[in-house]
Amino acid sequence: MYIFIINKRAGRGRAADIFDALKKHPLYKQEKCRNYITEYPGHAEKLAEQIASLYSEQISCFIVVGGDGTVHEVVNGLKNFRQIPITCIPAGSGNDFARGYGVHGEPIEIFRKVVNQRSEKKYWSGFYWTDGKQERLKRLFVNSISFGFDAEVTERANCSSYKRWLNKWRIGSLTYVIALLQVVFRFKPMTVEIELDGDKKRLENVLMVTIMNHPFYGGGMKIIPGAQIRPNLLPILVIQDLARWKIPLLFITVYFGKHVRFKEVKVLYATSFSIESGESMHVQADGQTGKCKSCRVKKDAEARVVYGTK
Ligand SMILES: Nc1ncnc2c1ncn2[C@@H]1O[C@H](COP(=O)(O)OP(=O)(O)OP(=O)(O)O)[C@@H](O)[C@H]1O
Repeated sequence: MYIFIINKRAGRGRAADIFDALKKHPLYKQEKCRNYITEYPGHAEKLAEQIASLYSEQISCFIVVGGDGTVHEVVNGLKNFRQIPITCIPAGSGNDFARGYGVHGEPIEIFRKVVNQRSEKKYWSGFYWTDGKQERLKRLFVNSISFGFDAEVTERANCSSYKRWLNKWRIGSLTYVIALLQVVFRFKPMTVEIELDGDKKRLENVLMVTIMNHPFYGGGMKIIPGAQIRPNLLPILVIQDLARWKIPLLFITVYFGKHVRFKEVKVLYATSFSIESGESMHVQADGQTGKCKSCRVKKDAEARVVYGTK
């Protein structure tokens, strides 16, 4: 049985159009499919957990029709059901999950690949838990988690009115660029203490700290070009002591993966990571934003599976 989770709001209605076309296709009618439409933020997570609890043995794949936010919710709903594969028919504004794990093509082609089980890829989620919460309350991220400037930019982009218009014109990736220009002059650099595999460092004048499961971020920027889909190891990007006027310049080079040549940019690797600050930090995980004063991050050692990859 194939479970479709559809966020009709994703991509300013693009997900709804995609699903309406898909469900009329003979392949959809021929296979055993059930579809669930999300009704509010957080609903996809509850749906995924409830459906998996009831039918785990019968489910061949969860298929998200939406963007990265909906994928994030579904994967968290499936936290205790790692054996159930997922995929995404990209219909959001950023779609970094699909880009990062190689899910490409027309919606029906993706579904056909899933049904024929022609291609699959292993992936290893990151785990995070904030502000001293117990580890059992950890959450998963599939793309990235970050602290500071880019999390604030993501929050600004998510709340913006221009996001829907840019999505409508199919240039949703520009949302992040505009939000960046809005945040650049008012951002306050952070002082943080980070710990990598037990090694503590105090860092001042930090712009951002970003951890990736694959290279893609913010609608296709290669923020850690060398980030590989693999277990145990977290690639961590730290930007420190960067003059404000250099920020837009650095972000232009991110599209080509050349920002890592800036002396203010460092890429570190660890199996476990924590960050703490005296002040509240902006945080984003797969585009879902919030604030925290501390956070612990680990990489899963056991694989999950994405279907429909190239
Ligand atoms: N019915 C709904 N009404 C309002 N918000 C919803 C609804 N269903 C889901 N959401 C929320 O919409 C948010 C955005 O969804 P999603 O990320 O899938 O699309 P997007 O923002 O267009 O794409 P991207 O994340 O790729 O930019 C999610 O955080 C989700 O919680």
